Amino acid sequence: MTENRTNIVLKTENLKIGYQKKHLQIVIGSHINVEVKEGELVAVIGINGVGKSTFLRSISGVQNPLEGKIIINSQDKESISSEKLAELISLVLTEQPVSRNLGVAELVALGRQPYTNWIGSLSEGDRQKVRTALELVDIDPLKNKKCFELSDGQFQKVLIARALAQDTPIMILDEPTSHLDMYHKAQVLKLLKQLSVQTKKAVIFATHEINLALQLCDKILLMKEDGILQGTPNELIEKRAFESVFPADLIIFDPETRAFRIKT
Ligand SMILES: Nc1ncnc2c1ncn2[C@@H]1O[C@H](COP(=O)(O)OP(=O)(O)OP(=O)(O)O)[C@@H](O)[C@H]1O
Repeated sequence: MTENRTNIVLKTENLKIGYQKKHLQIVIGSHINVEVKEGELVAVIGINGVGKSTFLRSISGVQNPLEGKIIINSQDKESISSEKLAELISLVLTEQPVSRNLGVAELVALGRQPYTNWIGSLSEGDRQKVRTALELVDIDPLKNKKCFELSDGQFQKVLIARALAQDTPIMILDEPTSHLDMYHKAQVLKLLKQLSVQTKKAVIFATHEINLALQLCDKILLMKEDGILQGTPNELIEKRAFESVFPADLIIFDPETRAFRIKT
């Protein structure tokens, strides 16, 4: 029991997320109570516009929640400085403007920013973390290329390596496989699985690849308009949680194959 409690790295308590427009609150989700443990690979899934990015931005500190608490490593996020937060959570946003003129190793080294001195010079320890990140993601041969020379799949791996170089117990990624073909989607998600196992980091990512997420993830956070369901893929399948994700006229969930398919 104690063991279970101590390895919870992220927890939300009655979290309400959304947007504050002057006096108007636009609530995207409320009463969100989720837990993520170290080494867990967690997919956040749900239809377009349900609030996956809003949720990830809220737990990573990019935007403030409307109400409730976020507990990171047993500490209320409110009491964690932004410098310290950068040592706890790394974030990969696919649509983030990143200069593609940077070299691969240079971009990955930016992950060390929270730890470097004010002129940003890297210590031997920092350089080692960068080398390890390049190796873990298997992009060492690309390290001397410019980012504009890379394919989307390769660039996605560079962004993941940058987050790994940041060396945080929690990694958050928003749609890390968008724009990738089926093979490279599977490759990136398998990489995330491998990283969560090897590095014991909690890896939380939003995705539309539900079939792949069901095969690989330890936990699924299924966002629906009336709340978030969480559980292992098996638990959610048993609860028939996936059967109402999409309107049933076109796509149905087949519990036998544990996958969605087009209704014929
Ligand atoms: N800055 C904003 N101000 C007000 N509403 C916003 C803002 N950004 C997003 N929204 C709204 O919040 C809702 C959730 O958006 P969000 O991007 O979190 O959904 P999502 O599940 O990530 O969608 P998708 O799968 O399409 O990426 C949407 O209705 C969106 O229009």
